[in-house]
Amino acid sequence: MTRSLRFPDGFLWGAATAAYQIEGSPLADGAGPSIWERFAHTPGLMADGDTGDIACDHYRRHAEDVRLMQALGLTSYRFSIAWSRVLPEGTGRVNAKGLDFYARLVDDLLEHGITPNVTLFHWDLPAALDDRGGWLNRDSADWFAEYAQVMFRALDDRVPLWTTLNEPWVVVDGGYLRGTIAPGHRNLYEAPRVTHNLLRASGAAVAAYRAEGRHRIGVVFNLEPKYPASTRQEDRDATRRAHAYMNTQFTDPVLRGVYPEALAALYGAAWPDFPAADLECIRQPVDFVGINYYTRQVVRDDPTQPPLRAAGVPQRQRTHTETGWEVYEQGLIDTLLWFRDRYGTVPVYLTENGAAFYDPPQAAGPVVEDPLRVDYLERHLKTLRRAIDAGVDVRGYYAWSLLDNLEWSLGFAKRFGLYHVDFSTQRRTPKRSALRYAQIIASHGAAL
Ligand SMILES: N#[N+]C[C@@H]1[C@@H](O)[C@H](O)[C@@H](O)[C@@H]2O[C@H]12
Repeated sequence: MTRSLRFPDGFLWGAATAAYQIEGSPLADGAGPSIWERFAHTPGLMADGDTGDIACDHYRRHAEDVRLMQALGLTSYRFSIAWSRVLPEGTGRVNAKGLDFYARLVDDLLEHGITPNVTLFHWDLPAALDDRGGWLNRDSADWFAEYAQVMFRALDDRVPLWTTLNEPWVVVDGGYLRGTIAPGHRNLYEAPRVTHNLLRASGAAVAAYRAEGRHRIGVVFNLEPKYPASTRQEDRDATRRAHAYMNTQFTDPVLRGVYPEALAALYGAAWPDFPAADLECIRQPVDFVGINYYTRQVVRDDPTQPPLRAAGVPQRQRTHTETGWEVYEQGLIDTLLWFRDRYGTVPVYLTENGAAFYDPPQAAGPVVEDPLRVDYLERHLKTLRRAIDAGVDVRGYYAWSLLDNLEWSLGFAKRFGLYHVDFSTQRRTPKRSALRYAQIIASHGAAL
């Protein structure tokens, strides 16, 4: 007898987006610029010269998009607040029209039976704060706590799920080490200081929430399991370094109050000596953790790649996405079981999971066929069910993404959406994966 794949009662079925990737109108109604406004308008940094000036025009089409969510039967929607829409200078003056946009969106979601899951920081730091040092400035923790408190006071009566940061690793690695995303720095000495101030900011926001919040608050990490390419000690050591750099550099301080020992050796002279009191702030207990899972990495030793001295080994025999990621659903349960075994019974939401596949141009019809994304969705949801059966406390799943959108510096060409967006007309068309997800939601998983 095949076991029912029904998910637990109360499990949330969602989709996720981020402000700069979908909203457009980044400077409308008194909003201030973010570092992405600057980065995207710097020639040569964005694929095809794409920017978030229009994106999915969600700032103006949000009511239509909420109806699309309802059409799928979503019970939750994860989105981010554009900090500089609400606080144009990052601190101080509140822009009422910016705050009002998010209040109207939240009210519309609730009217459609969709639970808001709000991310406070999804990479779009106010440019005015970057001018003051950004995440390199220890004051950034206070700036973030001030902004978080503005949002809590405005929306906590209606928002039951808050997260402080989205994927701090990407901000550090992409924004300060490799320069592939805003603010585009390339400085080994900056990276650990940014990690530390991001985590301090998250802790400060959690502490602020404890003073007046009525619901639950967490933080979102991208976790990518690392597997050694061979049993050679060099490859196993490289795998441990890669795991510390991408995963436990963030989860250990928040959930254990310590940085992994491997980081000091990895960063060498660039590793600062952080005050112990900082870790007490960082380790503020969270109510849940969001995990973004996309793929795994097979790792080999590579002395030519400092500071990590590790490199990924392509798994060419398997299906890959348009972003070059291997489809590897086993990595999802491996990650969830590792997380539970290391950190205990912290509730988890799978806050992002999805894939960019080439959706071939099709005659304008009612549905865009995307068989590879349907397969990806089914594989990962079945695996998620296995993790829940194994005792991992997973409370919800958010497909990345509701809409095709601006994939940061990769531009609009990388399409992750359940809905296809024709960016020349803003026409939304459901993909087959959207219809399949709706079936799964309607059966609470049994249709898997
Ligand atoms: N790439 N990719 C897709 C997706 C990105 O669009 C999100 O903004 C991030 O939170 C995370 O990196 C994942």
